[in-house]
Amino acid sequence: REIGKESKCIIQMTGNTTTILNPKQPKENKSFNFDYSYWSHTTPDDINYHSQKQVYKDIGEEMLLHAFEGYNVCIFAYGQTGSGKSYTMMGKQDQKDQQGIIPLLCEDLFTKISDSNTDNSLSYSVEVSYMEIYCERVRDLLNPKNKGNLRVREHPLMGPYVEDLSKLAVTSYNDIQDLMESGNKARTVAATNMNETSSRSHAVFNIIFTQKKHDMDSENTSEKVSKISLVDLAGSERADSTGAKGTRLKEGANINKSLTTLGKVISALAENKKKKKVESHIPYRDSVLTWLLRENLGGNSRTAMVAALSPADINYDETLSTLRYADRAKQIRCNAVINEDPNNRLVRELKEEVCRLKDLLFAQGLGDIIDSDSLLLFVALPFPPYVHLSVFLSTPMSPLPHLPAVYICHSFHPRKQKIIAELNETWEEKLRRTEDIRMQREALLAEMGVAMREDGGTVGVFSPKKTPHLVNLNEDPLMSECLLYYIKDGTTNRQDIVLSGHFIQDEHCTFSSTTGPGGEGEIELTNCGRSILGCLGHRLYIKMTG
Ligand SMILES: Nc1ncnc2c1ncn2[C@@H]1O[C@H](COP(=O)(O)OP(=O)(O)OP(=O)(O)O)[C@@H](O)[C@H]1O
Repeated sequence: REIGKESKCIIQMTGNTTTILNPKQPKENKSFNFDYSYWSHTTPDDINYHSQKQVYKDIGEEMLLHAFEGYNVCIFAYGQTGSGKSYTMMGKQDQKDQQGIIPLLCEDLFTKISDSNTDNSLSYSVEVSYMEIYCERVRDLLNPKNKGNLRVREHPLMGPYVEDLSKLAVTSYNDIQDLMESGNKARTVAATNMNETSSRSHAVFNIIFTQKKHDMDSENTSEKVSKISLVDLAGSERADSTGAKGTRLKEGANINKSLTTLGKVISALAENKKKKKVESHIPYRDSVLTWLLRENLGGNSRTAMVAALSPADINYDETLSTLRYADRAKQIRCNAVINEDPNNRLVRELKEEVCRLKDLLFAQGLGDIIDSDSLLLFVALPFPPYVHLSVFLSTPMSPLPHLPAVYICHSFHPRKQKIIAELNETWEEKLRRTEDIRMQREALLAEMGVAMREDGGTVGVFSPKKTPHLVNLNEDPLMSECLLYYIKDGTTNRQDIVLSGHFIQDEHCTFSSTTGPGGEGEIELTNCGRSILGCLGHRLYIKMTG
C-alpha cells in the first residue's frame, strides 16, 4: 500500500541508532538510540536486512533465559496499525522462517525443557492463557464457555488477575501451537462479529512456567514460577487519524484509554527514574491493560518493548510519536526478583492440614461450617504469587471447642475458594480440564461453521444450524483494500445474513447470492457502504468504498 502511494522511506538505521527524517523539512532529522534497531522492511537479499530469527535471538532468547532463572518476563509490541506488531509477535504461522517471537519462544522453551530432562531432580510444568482486551473488557480466547466480559480483580498477594480466565496445561510445543491458532481464530471471529478488526484490541498471551527442584538430601522441593507475558497492543494511531466517528470514535476512545494510560504510566515511571525522588502516583488502575501489566511495567519483571515503525513518509507523525514513546520507556528500570519459594514444603504440609481438618469437620457432622463465613480470621502467608495459601484460624470465641485449638482452614469467600481450588488442582486434573475445553472449543467452531482442512487450515465459514453468517477470517492476500468472506453453498438471501463485520446496517441494503462449489455466483449488495467485487465459489470479495 505504501509503495502504491509512492511513499518515500524516511527511516535510517546505523547500528542501534534509528533516525527519522522530516519529509517536509528534509534537513530536520531526529535520532534515537535503542538496544537494537532492526531494518526489516526489505528482503533477505539486502545486506542490512534483519530476519525474524535475529529479533528472536536478541530479545526472545534473553527473556527465556530470565524465565528459566525464575524472573517474570514481558515483551510487548507497540506501534500504529500495519506497522508489524503482529508480524513481530506472532509472524506467519505457516512459514517457518517468518514465525514471530511467540511461536519461536514457545518452541525453544520445550526444547530447553527436553534438553534438561536428564536431571531427575528437576521437573517442569507449563500453562497458557490467552486473552483479548477490547474496549476495557477482557475476553478469554481459549475457552468458548467464557463468553463476554471477565472481571479483573486484585488479590492482596497475587496482585491484579483476571477471574475465571482459563489457564490450560500444555505438555508440548504442538499443544501450545494449537492453542495459539485457536486463540487467533477466536480473536478474528469475535472482531468480525463486533464490527471491528483485531487491530483494535490488545492481545495478551501468558505462559506460566513452573520449575520444581527436589533436593534428595533434605527431601525438600523448591519451586520457581515465572510468568511470561507476550503482548500485541492495539494500533496506536489516534482516533482522529483513523477517521473514526460515532460508536467507533467511542470505542476508539476506550481503546485509547488503555493506550493513553500506558503512555501516562510510562511517562510517570520514566519521570520518577529521572527525579530519583519519592515516587509520584502511577496511574496503573486507570485502565485494564495497565492494571494487568502493572508488574511488567514498573515492578517485578524483566520487560522489553518492541516499537514497530512504518518506514513510509505518509506515517511521519505516528512514527515519530512511536519513537518518542519508546525513548521514554527506555528510561524505566524494573526491579525483578526470582520468584522462588523455599517454603514450598510448608505450603504442601499446610494444604494437607487443610484436607485433614476438613475431614475432621465432616466427621464431626460440622461440614456446614465450611461454607459459613462467620468467626473466621484470615491470615495470609507472605509467599510469592502462585505459591501462597490462605489459612483461616478460628477466633477465641470459636463454637468448636472440641476441635484442636486452632485451625479451620477454609476460605469464606467464593473467590478465595476458587483460588484455593486452583492451587489444589493436580497436574492430571489440569490436563483433563484442558482436554475438555479443547473439545468444547472445537464443537463451538464446528457449530459456527469454521470448517477445518486436514492440515488445520480454515476452509470456510458458514453456520449449518443457525443463520448463514459471513465471517472474515482472512484479509485477502491478493486484492488490496478488499475483504474476503466465506459463504455457504446454495442461495443466500439478505434476510439470511447477519450483517455485521464490516457492513453498515441498513434496511435498504439488499443481498442475494447463489453459489455452488467452484462456480461463480450472482450477487447484489447495495446501499451498504461497501461494493461487491465478485463471488467465486465460497468466496465473496467486497471492496471497501466507505
Ligand atoms: N518486517 C516485515 N517483513 C515482512 N512483512 C511484514 C513485516 N512487518 C509487517 N509485515 C507485513 O505487513 C502487514 C502488516 O503487519 P502486521 O499485521 O504485523 O501489523 P500490526 O502492526 O500488527 O497491525 P495491526 O495493529 O493492524 O494488528 C502484514 O501483512 C505483515 O505480514
